[in-house]
Amino acid sequence: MAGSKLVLEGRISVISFLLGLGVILIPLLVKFGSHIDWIFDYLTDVNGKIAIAVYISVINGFLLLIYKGPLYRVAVRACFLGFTFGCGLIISLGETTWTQFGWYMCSLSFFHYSEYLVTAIINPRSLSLDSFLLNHSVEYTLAAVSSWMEFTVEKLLVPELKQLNWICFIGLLMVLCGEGLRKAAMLTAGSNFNHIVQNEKAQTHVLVTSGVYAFFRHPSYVGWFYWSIGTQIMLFNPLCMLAYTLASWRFFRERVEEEEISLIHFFGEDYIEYKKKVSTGLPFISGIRINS
Ligand SMILES: C[S@@+](CC[C@H](N)C(=O)[O-])C[C@H]1O[C@@H](n2cnc3c(N)ncnc32)[C@H](O)[C@@H]1O
Repeated sequence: MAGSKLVLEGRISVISFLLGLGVILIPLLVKFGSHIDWIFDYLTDVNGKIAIAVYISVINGFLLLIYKGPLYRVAVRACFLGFTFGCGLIISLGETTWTQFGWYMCSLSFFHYSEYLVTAIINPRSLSLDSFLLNHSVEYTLAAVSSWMEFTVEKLLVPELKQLNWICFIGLLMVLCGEGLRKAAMLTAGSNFNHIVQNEKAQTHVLVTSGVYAFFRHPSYVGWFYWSIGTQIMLFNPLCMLAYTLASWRFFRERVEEEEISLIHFFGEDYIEYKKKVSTGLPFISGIRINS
């Protein structure tokens, strides 16, 4: 828990994430000639691409040398997420029409990396490769790929639709607030938070009703819900905005009901009282019905 030392896997993930993120130093350190005016050109220029490929190969070789087996699997994932975050930053800061895609890369990679890191801090016993949530579900992967495809196709066919405007900034704000709320929920719930909904009560499991849990019964789901829709508003993907809203709403409605059956079983009257006072926080989702 908070205050104790970060477990080995957590420390390795931090180092590896930072090594991946180190890609942002290359455009600053290497001079390719005067025709490179903007950082973004660095990614499109052949020399820039070669430098990035060499950098990531060297880092990966280094990780392979020092970490073996399960530790390497943690390191390579964290490094890949740091690298994606770095490339996202390079694109965001460059003079390009792909700015919001750079923001998106940063948002997605930060979300997945911080899920792992925060789990390592609050509940190291539940920590595994799944804590990155990279293989959440087939539907989740399909949703991500669909959003990349929609963005690219619309950018090629109707580029004016993808111009940076105030709507993209609203998306960015939703992503930042959603991410903040989710991580605040994880840190508040501590070891009571688990990516896998628990059906058996652990001896140490206590009901959390303070902090962000005093405002919403399911703050981490509220954060994730708005974060996911925010990513699509940021990309100005009209089809995915709608699809993400419907799909996440259905997912969380089922998840909340499933979770509340266990929570009532674990905490009985205490949870029922809490449920009366605090709403789920998710629009039009009231949770499990109790016949009294
Ligand atoms: C992925 S976490 C989600 C927690 C919560 N639904 C949220 O959105 O912040 C799922 C785990 O949290 C536990 N949990 C949910 N609400 C809780 C609460 N108020 N106090 C303690 N544990 C809770 C559940 O038992 C489940 O194992």
